[in-house]
Amino acid sequence: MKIAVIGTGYVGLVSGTCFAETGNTVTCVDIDQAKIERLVQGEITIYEPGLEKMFLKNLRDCRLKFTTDLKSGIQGAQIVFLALPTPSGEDGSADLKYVLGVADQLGYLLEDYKVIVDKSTVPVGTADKVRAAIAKHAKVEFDVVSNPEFLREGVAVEDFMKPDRVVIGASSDRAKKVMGDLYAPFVRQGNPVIYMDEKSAELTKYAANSFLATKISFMNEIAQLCERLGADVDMVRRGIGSDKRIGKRFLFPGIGYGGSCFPKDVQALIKSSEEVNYDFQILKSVERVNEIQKTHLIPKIEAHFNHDLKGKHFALWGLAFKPNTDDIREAPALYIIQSLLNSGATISAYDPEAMNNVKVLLGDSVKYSMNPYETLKGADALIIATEWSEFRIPDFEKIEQILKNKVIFDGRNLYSRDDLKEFGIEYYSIGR
Ligand SMILES: NC(=O)C1=CN([C@@H]2O[C@H](COP(=O)(O)OP(=O)(O)OC[C@H]3O[C@@H](n4cnc5c(N)ncnc54)[C@H](O)[C@@H]3O)[C@@H](O)[C@H]2O)C=CC1
Ligand SMILES: O=C(O)[C@H]1O[C@H](OP(=O)(O)OP(=O)(O)OC[C@H]2O[C@@H](n3ccc(=O)[nH]c3=O)[C@H](O)[C@@H]2O)[C@H](O)[C@@H](O)[C@@H]1O
Repeated sequence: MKIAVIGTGYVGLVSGTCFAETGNTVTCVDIDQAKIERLVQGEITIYEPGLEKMFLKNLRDCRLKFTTDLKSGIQGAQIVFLALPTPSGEDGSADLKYVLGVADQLGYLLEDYKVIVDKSTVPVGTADKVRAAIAKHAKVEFDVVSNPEFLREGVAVEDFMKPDRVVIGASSDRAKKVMGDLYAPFVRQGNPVIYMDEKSAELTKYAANSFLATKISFMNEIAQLCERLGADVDMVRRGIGSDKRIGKRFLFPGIGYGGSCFPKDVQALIKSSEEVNYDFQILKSVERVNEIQKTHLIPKIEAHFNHDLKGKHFALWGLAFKPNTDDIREAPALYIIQSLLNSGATISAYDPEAMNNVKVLLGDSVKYSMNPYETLKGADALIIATEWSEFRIPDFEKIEQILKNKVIFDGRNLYSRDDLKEFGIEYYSIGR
């Protein structure tokens, strides 16, 4: 099939590459000229395990193309995916200007029947708005489908190639058939393609992200309780996770959920609810709990240093909002950095992939190190904000030798308290 993907960010580039991998010819379109130039030259623009190899192979085989020109990009395509940003607007609702802007242009450009697919996360009713925007100028038939994306950054290729399910919100049989054919290779293991109406598909995406965010905030509150009652959240997590109705996954307490989606999608669903006069109480609490959790390590650090952080120097391991990505959008590490800098402390940070992005954002207000141990020189404490694998079994002797003060504040519960006691390192973690 011939496919166009409009918006070549995390979702657009991963979807485009994976669709090319199954034999389709894909043109990815973006307004960012520099990004498209890099991609045309074979330079990958995001860090995502497994993506570069697949991208280079499909680029070489001419199944994957890139352009900034929307008109030529959609030429001959049967399906046009919209993988455009839907950031939070000023009032927290999803800003549809990118999606509707492109829909408007498509109205002028369509020359033959196409299926236009909302891949972006969009509020209920957006498919109707996209349809109306295109219809204003379109002279040919077209269908609009909602096909939300559930991939996770860091495992995006794996999630896309083997999705737990594919949700297709469509009212036209013609569009359903086209979408079913496209996704057939991705659901060979028997995972379902679930067809539904467009509105249900749109809400499914928000419900999924909001439910997962709720699980995290719930566990973060259990962790708060554990700290006050002397229980161990790791034990409680294992104890409840073995119940199949609860499940083992997504029960890890920490320093709050971050990333480009949970925070904005929780906010957008609260806002959508308000618009239909519904007060989504659980979600409001989920958001409040997360706000507190993002800087949960700070009071522990302050108490340890007698509430005087001025002149203190901290080593920080991990900047990305989670491991295996260079994405720092809403990363808890950024909130920790801001709070420490405000208190007059200084920071040396290390992250395997995300340092360049932080440099662009924060410049020289933080010192960047080439390896984790370099951050420790002269540091009053080590703080861990992201659970990269390489931090899981570090050389504790080396840490103990280099750190000025032998103390670790761990926002991801990576280590055993007993092990650290043996090395003479004081250890603070979450809910233990
Ligand atoms: N990042 C993720 O893991 C996931 C994101 N989503 C949703 O997918 C959507 C896209 O998210 P990301 O890929 O993360 O965003 P992104 O910001 O990484 O990429 C969006 C791209 O669209 C481009 N763009 C903006 N206006 C354009 C226009 N008029 N024409 C062509 N290109 C244009 C931007 O230059 C950028 O490259 C959002 O709605 C998000 O909520 C859904 C599932 C997972
Ligand atoms: O809509 C989206 O963009 C995507 O949002 C999330 O994916 P992602 O943000 O890439 O990452 P997650 O693995 O879900 O982690 C999100 C945040 O929750 C935190 N988290 C996750 C799991 C957990 O047990 N505890 C926890 O604190 C992570 O550290 C991270 O900050 C969803 O998992 C994807 O299904 C969805 O497609």
